[in-house]
Amino acid sequence: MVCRVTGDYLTRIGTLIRTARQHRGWSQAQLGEALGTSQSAVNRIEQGKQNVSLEMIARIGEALNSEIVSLGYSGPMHLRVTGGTRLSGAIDVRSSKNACVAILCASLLTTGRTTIRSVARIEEVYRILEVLTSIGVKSRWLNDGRDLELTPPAELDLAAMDVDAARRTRSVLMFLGPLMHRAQHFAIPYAGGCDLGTRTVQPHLTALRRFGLEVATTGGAYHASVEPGAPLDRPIVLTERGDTVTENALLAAARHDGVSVIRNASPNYMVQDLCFFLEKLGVRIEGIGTTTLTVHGVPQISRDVDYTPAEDPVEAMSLLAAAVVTSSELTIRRVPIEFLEIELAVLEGMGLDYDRSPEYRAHNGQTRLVDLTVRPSKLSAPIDTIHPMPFPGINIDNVPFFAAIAAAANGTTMIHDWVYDNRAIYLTELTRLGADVKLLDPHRVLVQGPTRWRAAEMMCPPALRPAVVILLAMLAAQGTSVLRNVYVINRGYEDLAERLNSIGAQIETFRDI
Ligand SMILES: CC(=O)N[C@H]1[C@@H](OP(=O)(O)OP(=O)(O)OC[C@H]2O[C@@H](n3ccc(=O)[nH]c3=O)[C@H](O)[C@@H]2O)O[C@H](CO)[C@@H](O)[C@@H]1O
Ligand SMILES: C=C(OP(=O)(O)O)C(=O)O
Repeated sequence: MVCRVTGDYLTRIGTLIRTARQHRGWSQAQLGEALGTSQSAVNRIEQGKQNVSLEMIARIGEALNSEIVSLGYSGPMHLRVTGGTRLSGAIDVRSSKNACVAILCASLLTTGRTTIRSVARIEEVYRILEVLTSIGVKSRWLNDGRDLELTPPAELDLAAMDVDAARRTRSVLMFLGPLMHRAQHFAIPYAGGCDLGTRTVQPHLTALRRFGLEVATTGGAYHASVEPGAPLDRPIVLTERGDTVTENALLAAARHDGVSVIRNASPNYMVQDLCFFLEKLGVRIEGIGTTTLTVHGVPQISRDVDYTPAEDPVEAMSLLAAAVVTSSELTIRRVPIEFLEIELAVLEGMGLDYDRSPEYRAHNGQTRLVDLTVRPSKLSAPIDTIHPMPFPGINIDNVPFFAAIAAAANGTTMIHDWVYDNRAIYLTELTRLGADVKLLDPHRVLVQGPTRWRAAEMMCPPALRPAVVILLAMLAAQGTSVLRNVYVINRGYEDLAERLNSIGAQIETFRDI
């Protein structure tokens, strides 16, 4: 069923919404704020004078906690893509999932108020927010829903944690670092996130043990107890240069009474954003952007903090890949260039025709941005294997996009994801859309281009980036494709379908009801 509601139904649904809102004791302005829209838009909806999608009805139902209008949530969301058209114009990159979730977790470090500007309105953020509010943090959307204000309670109610929401993310692991400063004993459910095969938490536990956190993993949860730690007289050496493990160590170090040195730290984009946020909390950090971080901890933090996370390099890569596979001329604005430089150098080697603007700063005052204009190009396969490396290297989350790009290029490309056991496998799904992708082993695929894409109906794989890669191939394929159950995409991209439509894509959102 297509997600538009028309005619007389609009008036009846408007009345239902008004009743539910009044029942909740909210004004139109309050509902507008919760939805990230204006009071006048809510007024028009209630009068049946505004077209309203099932998506919007679902959001209203959720905001009002109302059965009557939660109709749209009865089934998963799907996309219908009419492909084969070119994209054009310009599109802005939004803030990153991975920095936003780290900063949400970091808000637990201060007893003051945290305001996060331009927060990505994505499912992953909503899940972490549900966990935060379940333990007593008050949250409020400001400025048409772009900014988020968080106020912690005097005492967290950790026993009330929303376990279902927590389990759906991997980011919840980053509660370990901050919570060790707020409670002596607590539990966090096993983390979820993309299904990429086994993803270790051992490096987190090893690093946090140095701060006195002991974790027993039983009964589907990490049971943590805080012991007075031995003095940190030597550096904490991470056993792998992972992003969330570095962030967890930083979160523990931020309120550690003394100086902590973290070696083999990830200098990646989300870690840098977290460091800038911690600095605003008064935590001095030396070595930001390098693999050795020296953190001058502040045992009690009570500051209010206001921070704008930087733009998402992986979203920038996704939009760039969208332009390439659809042979479009597209301007991608607000690209965090430092974190896409190597990818661009490889693409340039493949023959990508593009321009970049002079650099300017992101709102955090630190991250360097450019606008990129990509033009239709005749691409050849890269000579060398595409493989990820910890920053600076090709970002592992950008690797899947090379599969779609390689399928559009002439020749054979080897893609080697040495880290994740399961992510390369999902790329073979592209064969259903006409690509020639062979799985050599769980970590390596061989892509033979160019591709004559064809439409197909498919389920989303349970991994964010491969799911988006399939969506991009559908944009390139003539005809109508269907991508089912796109929660995984909504986990990391804000309104992706609508935003792609604003640059010429034809994607319709629908649900089974
Ligand atoms: C919430 C969050 O922030 N999630 C990101 C984070 O997960 P997270 O830090 O939880 O990643 P995992 O612990 O699952 O895996 C990390 C592994 O990836 C390696 N590694 C890391 C970065 C890199 O560019 N290349 C690379 O190969 C690390 O050395 C490590 O071996 O980091 C992953 C690796 O970047 C990303 O896929 C995830 O989107
Ligand atoms: C693997 C990813 O995310 P997560 O760590 O949230 O599963 C991703 O962003 O591609």
